[in-house]
Amino acid sequence: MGAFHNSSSAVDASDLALLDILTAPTRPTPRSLPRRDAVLDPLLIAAAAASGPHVTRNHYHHDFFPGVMVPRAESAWDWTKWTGEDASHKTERKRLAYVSKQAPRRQRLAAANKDETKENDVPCHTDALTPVDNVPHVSKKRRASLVSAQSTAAGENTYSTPDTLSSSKQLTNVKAEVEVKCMARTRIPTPHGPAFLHLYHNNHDKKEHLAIIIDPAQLSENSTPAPPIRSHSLDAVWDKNETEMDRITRGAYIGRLSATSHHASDPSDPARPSLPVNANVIPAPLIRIHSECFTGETVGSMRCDCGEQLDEAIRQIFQPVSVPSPDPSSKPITIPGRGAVIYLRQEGRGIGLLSKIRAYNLQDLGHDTVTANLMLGYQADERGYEIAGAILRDLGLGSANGVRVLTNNPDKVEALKREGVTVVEHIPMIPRSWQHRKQQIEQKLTDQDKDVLTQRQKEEKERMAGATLIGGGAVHGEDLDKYLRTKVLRMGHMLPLWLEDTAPDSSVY
Ligand SMILES: Nc1nc2c(ncn2[C@@H]2O[C@H](COP(=O)(O)OP(=O)(O)OP(=O)(O)O)[C@@H](O)[C@H]2O)c(=O)[nH]1
Repeated sequence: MGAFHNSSSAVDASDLALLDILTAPTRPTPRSLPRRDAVLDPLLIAAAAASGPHVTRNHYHHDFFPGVMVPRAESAWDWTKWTGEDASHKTERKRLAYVSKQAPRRQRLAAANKDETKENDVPCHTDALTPVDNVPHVSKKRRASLVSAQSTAAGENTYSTPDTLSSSKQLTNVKAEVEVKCMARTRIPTPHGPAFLHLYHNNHDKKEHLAIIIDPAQLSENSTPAPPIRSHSLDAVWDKNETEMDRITRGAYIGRLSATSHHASDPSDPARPSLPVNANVIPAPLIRIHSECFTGETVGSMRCDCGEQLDEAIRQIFQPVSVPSPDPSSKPITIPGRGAVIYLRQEGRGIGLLSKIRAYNLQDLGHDTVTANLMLGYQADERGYEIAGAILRDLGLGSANGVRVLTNNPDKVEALKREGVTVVEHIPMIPRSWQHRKQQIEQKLTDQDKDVLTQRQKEEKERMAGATLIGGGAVHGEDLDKYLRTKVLRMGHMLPLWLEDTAPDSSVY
């Protein structure tokens, strides 16, 4: 618009009057608009177009008057009469038309109708990022909660009142029932023992969730002291033309694969355990529902104890279990530990890695993990456990004898129960550094010897302090204490506080 004013000699009164209408904060009602005789008057058309509520400022960024800014186009408006420019140069003038970078509306609507968009679900940009791409994302859920909070304040009946929304399951009822399928399984030797990694697909998100099955007795084809933990969807027949080799390649085999041993599982003749004991005396499988933490598990971050928890869960599930012998006069029988870690790809309590990284910067500014999430427009915890429930069902876990769950998080226990999982016991996960502090205090009370370390502490100290990868030692430090303190004090985690200042001598770890 500046061009019009700079060339006031070429602007007549009607142009200025229309410009006033177009640029006024509230639209004035002109008493008398000077007569305009142009055949195609862009200003008049703009004024008419601007009068509807459907017109937004974005419309002015689009070249919606074809030819207006292109001097040589047919019916082109001769802009030179305003600018005073020499018309002979007009072919050199740079075209200023705005080229829309938006995808067609059909595609944008389809994208908007997709499932809740988390930052790590956002499709890759093929164009250079614009400044807008850097603006922290506000989740739809959060927007919905803001809207409902506003409506409630206005006295309206909304769907999110406690009476009508008692569980996330009601929300998910509008979605299709969660279905999972184990796509492949393989043996993974870990520092704690051999595990079976199962990779799952599902109909709710595009993530590949995992189950780490610990059931080493399955490596033997002959006897399993407890019912084997196997995926029904993996062992199912997928295609009548599937060969034995196909089944084995996707992991539907029994025993241990080797060059000389390969037996595809047969759903019509499932492996039957030859139990040495009454099945009722075998403790329920030990499970953990673990959420992905790239920083804690891969980088070895000491801001959280996620890597350590994953390691500790696998270690604990591997622990052999002692069960009474069928012969009362005999000693108890020891059977291998069994259970599963369901590894959910919901990084950063479901907000995604990008937002978690931003949250860490807010935490460095002095905010705790809950506040940092809220400042970014998220809830303290954005995770769901419907997929975990479906995976457990596929593995036959949590129905008959139930499961024992390794967690401090009361939300997880409740969510599993809502999924129909029978939780017979909840086992807390005390951070290793806190266990050490507790031991130091207790040992100090008994023998006053600060240097006394248990065998396990000695072993862990020999490994690199803070290493959080599987088989690593204890993670510890000021950042970790802040993280854990917030979990206990603000998120209700069922964990006694053993903070640095409660330890008599924190130099040991
Ligand atoms: N938003 C946010 N997420 C974090 C932060 N630190 C770790 N996380 C995430 O927190 C999640 C931890 O989840 P889990 O390992 O399932 O454990 P939990 O929910 O804390 O509960 P427990 O079962 O008691 O361990 C992971 O997804 C981590 O990526 C943080 O500072 N901010």
